[in-house]
Amino acid sequence: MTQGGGIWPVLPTHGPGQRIGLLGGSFNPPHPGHRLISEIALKRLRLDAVWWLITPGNPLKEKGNLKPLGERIEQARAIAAHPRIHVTAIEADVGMSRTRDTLRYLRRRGPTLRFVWLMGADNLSGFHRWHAWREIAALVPIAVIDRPGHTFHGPTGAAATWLAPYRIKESDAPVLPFCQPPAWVFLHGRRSSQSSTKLRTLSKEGS
Ligand SMILES: Nc1ncnc2c1ncn2[C@@H]1O[C@H](COP(=O)(O)OP(=O)(O)OP(=O)(O)O)[C@@H](O)[C@H]1O
Ligand SMILES: O=C(O)c1ccc[n+]([C@@H]2O[C@H](COP(=O)([O-])O)[C@@H](O)[C@H]2O)c1
Repeated sequence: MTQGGGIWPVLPTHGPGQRIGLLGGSFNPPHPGHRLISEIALKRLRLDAVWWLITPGNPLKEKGNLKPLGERIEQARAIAAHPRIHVTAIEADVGMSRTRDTLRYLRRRGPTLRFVWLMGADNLSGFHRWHAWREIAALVPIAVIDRPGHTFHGPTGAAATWLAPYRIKESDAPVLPFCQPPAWVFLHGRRSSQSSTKLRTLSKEGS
């Protein structure tokens, strides 16, 4: 991908056709669960890289307890510590926080790249509240990664019900980046019970 200058943020550089997982999140704070699901996605979807998109603020979350972006980026770099995980502030750089807008932007900036949206299973049940979620599902394939308490036992919620016909078999996960969206997969595997909420609670108790 050509690198931007001026008002265009510099994106990680990748050759044409490379498969990129996008893990958007608050990372408030980041933790090994983020790294684990990124490693699962890298391996099972045969990705070339995963970009962590550290959000300037989840449009659906109140920002009262959100740590400054710079702090979250720095912590995320320390936790990721992986040659194929790139920590980015692309959304803040371009002034976007809605995933639909970010995806439209990245598709324009990297028209040859094969993006896959990554999310933990907890996000699937609330996906229908995201702005233009059907368009998101039509823009890129989606991989949903198992999380304790959120294992997929059939569609619950408006989005999962709508998405049901587009689910591919887990054994076909390596072809997901090449699938015409809507297309999604649920990935089972090693799970992590880590969460930012838990870490915030612990740090409050410790102070
Ligand atoms: N332990 C985990 N297992 C699976 N997915 C996870 C895990 N932790 C985070 N994720 C996923 O990573 C993405 C970013 O998550 P986020 O930064 O909000 O962390 P979180 O631990 O879910 O935070 P919080 O507890 O504040 O909601 C989301 O798609 C979320 O579902
Ligand atoms: O676009 C939306 O409306 C939207 C609503 C809720 C969450 N998201 C995105 O979902 C990702 C996960 O958010 P979070 O806070 O659960 O880590 C992050 O990239 C958010 O910007 C996006």
